Amino acid sequence: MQIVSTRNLVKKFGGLVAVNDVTMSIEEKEILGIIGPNGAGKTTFVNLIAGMHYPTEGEIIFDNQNIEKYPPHIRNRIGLSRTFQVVRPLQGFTGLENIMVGALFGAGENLIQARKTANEICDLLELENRNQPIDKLTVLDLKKVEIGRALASKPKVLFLDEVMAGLNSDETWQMIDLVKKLRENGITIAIIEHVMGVIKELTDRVIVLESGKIIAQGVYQEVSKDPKVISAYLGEED
Ligand SMILES: Nc1ncnc2c1ncn2[C@@H]1O[C@H](COP(=O)(O)OP(=O)(O)OP(=O)(O)O)[C@@H](O)[C@H]1O
Repeated sequence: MQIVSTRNLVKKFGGLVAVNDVTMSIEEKEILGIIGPNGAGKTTFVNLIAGMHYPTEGEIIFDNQNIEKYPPHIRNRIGLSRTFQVVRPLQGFTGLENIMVGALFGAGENLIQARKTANEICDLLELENRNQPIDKLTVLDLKKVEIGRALASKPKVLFLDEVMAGLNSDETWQMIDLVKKLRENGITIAIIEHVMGVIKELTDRVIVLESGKIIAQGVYQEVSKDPKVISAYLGEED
């Protein structure tokens, strides 16, 4: 069953069409990969669904309702959550307290409930150092805090924007296992990721964006052989 879909979604920044007529859907409890070369429109697409940007044209449907005009906090309340590429935790607070902020403001919980929720999330994420201040945490722990903050609003769909960036190989595997665990907990996941090994390991299906358009979609093994996809990546300079 589809949980999120878009119809003819367009986002223009002045003359630049960052997302160009994207019609797609996300199935309940799948792990969907969103891939494409730099500047393809992946983050903008996620921003449109999570509400950081409003579309220039088109529709976004979540749980059978049109949400394209809803502000981000409402989309968050009804079950859409995301992590950010650049993690900006609240300094001076612990990992646990950062996650509590998500429960207080995302889910509208009181302090006692928020602490309980944050502890449960830390257990799920195996965040041992939850009571350490943010500046004492490793990159992996900071990523867990970012995911934890997004989970605190109890999302049905979680968008992960390059959560593997900056992790070494061991940590990447830990993160892959963690994302699988989230899905086992009933959360639908859409992940933007540059590391193809991660996409191959993790996703049920991928969509490939180039210059704002979907150029291919399907299982990774097929999509990765598509000449359009290979050529889009070969065109990259880095
Ligand atoms: N707020 C904005 N104002 C103007 N242009 C923007 C804005 N956000 C993104 N863009 C442009 O839209 C295009 C798509 O950017 P976007 O960040 O969505 O791509 P991406 O696929 O996520 O790239 P990357 O993989 O490098 O993160 C780029 O040309 C970018 O410069």
